[in-house]
Amino acid sequence: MKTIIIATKNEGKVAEFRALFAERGFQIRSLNDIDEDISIIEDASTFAGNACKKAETIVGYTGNVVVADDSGLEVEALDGKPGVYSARYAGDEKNDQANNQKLLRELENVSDEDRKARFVCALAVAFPDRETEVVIGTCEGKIAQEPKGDHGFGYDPVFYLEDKHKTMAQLTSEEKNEISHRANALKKLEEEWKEWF
Ligand SMILES: O=c1[nH]c(=O)c2ncn([C@@H]3O[C@H](COP(=O)(O)OP(=O)(O)OP(=O)(O)O)[C@@H](O)[C@H]3O)c2[nH]1
Ligand SMILES: [Mg+2]
Repeated sequence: MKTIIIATKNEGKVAEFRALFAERGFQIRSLNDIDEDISIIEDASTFAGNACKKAETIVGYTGNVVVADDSGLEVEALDGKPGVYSARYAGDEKNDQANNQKLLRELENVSDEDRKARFVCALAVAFPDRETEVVIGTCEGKIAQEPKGDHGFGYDPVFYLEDKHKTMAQLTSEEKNEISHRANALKKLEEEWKEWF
């Protein structure tokens, strides 16, 4: 089985990538399996910029093909925030629950129809010997009035999918992996890189 390195420390992402890549005959390793203390400063202004930075940094350590994900939530009524700051929205100490509470507070007086949001995932693939590729996947939804469900991670409990009448955290991992921004980005990568899959 071919192995791919995923340049992430986020175990929620790792679990999703493990399932998504297993369907395609790959096994994955993440930064949590690598014996180096690597910290990458995510200072780009776009998801794509941060994803490339993560992937290219890790290629330097491993010499393998590396996939990195930079992702987050864009809320229309907040002019696209939290965006690239999604992980650190409520403070530098990453805390999903505090992020969700802050988001619900910011949207306290915003009506249902104005709560449109999208998840965005930039996937960068860096190679030891050719230029980095980037694709973007999205998933459209709305911010719920209160958190519901306990699957997934991050903003999943407050991300409401209108056609499913459920939050992302109320879906099983299989259901999320059919429609998520991460799954959509990976489908694009697969279309553009048939020979690689
Ligand atoms: O509800 C969610 N469902 C998702 O599917 C999802 N994908 C991303 N996010 C949010 O966006 C941040 C990413 O920031 P991010 O790309 O910098 O990742 P991270 O810092 O957690 O790990 P790393 O990959 O950088 O090591 C995460 O922490 C989450 O808050 C999600 N929330
Ligand atoms: Mg990060």
